[in-house]
Amino acid sequence: MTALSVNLNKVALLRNQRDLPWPSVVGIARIVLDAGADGITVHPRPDERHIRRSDVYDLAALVRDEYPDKEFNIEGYPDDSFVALVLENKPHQVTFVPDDPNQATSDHGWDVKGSHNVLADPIRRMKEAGIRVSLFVDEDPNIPPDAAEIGADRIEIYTGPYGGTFGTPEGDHHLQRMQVTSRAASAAGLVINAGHDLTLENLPAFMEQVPNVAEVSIGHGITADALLMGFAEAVRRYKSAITLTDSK
Ligand SMILES: CC(=O)[C@@H](O)[C@H](O)COP(=O)(O)O
Ligand SMILES: NCC(=O)COP(=O)(O)O
Repeated sequence: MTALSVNLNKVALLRNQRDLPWPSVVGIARIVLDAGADGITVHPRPDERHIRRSDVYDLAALVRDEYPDKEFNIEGYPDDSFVALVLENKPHQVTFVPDDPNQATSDHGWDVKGSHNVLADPIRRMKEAGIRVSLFVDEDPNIPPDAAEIGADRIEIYTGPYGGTFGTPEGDHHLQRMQVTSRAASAAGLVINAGHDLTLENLPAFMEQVPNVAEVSIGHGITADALLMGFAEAVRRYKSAITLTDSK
């Protein structure tokens, strides 16, 4: 069964607009986990535009102390500061993303083979700490063998190109590319995650066409829907969309 990890970045983005503690990132985390989300994801960027380092400690404690059956996933670029933050908080999973500090959002995956000097030591340190490692990658079947070779446990397929072209011939092309990438990852012994710009509208076709997806992490789209229906109902709708169309 494909797990749903709710990304809380956009809750933090709204909170940061004023010197006030609401909306509460921990409070929304409780709501989404109580509603059936399998985990939470955060992406603490260096400029703390949304998720702050303090949020990471608060959410790690929440999952550890109150939701031992749920997962915590921290995303980010593996610089020394990020690696230290992750090791201090010991999430279930870390997802390394090749983002430049000034990027507006994540918009590409790793050139794994060309980033060995950046990735190898952080991956080793995560594994020594018992933290599962996922690498954010583009829809390219040539990448998974490199990810397996460098020691990753999982890849996360960057689904942004698909999300932005859903319902068009280009979107169908991206579905086919993600399908072959997923198959290549399974052949390389990797587990497959996916995320970026997934929505209630484009999730069913993705789930039907892309096999063996263990986890989808969703933030922007589910937060937009939550503004209309509330987070609890949004989580139920996304879980239903995942469950009804989980590829066989
Ligand atoms: C890695 C990825 O695709 C997203 O999880 C990322 O967290 C989005 O970052 P923003 O929320 O800053 O756009
Ligand atoms: N890894 C993807 C993620 O956590 C959320 O991406 P998005 O749904 O905010 O685009």
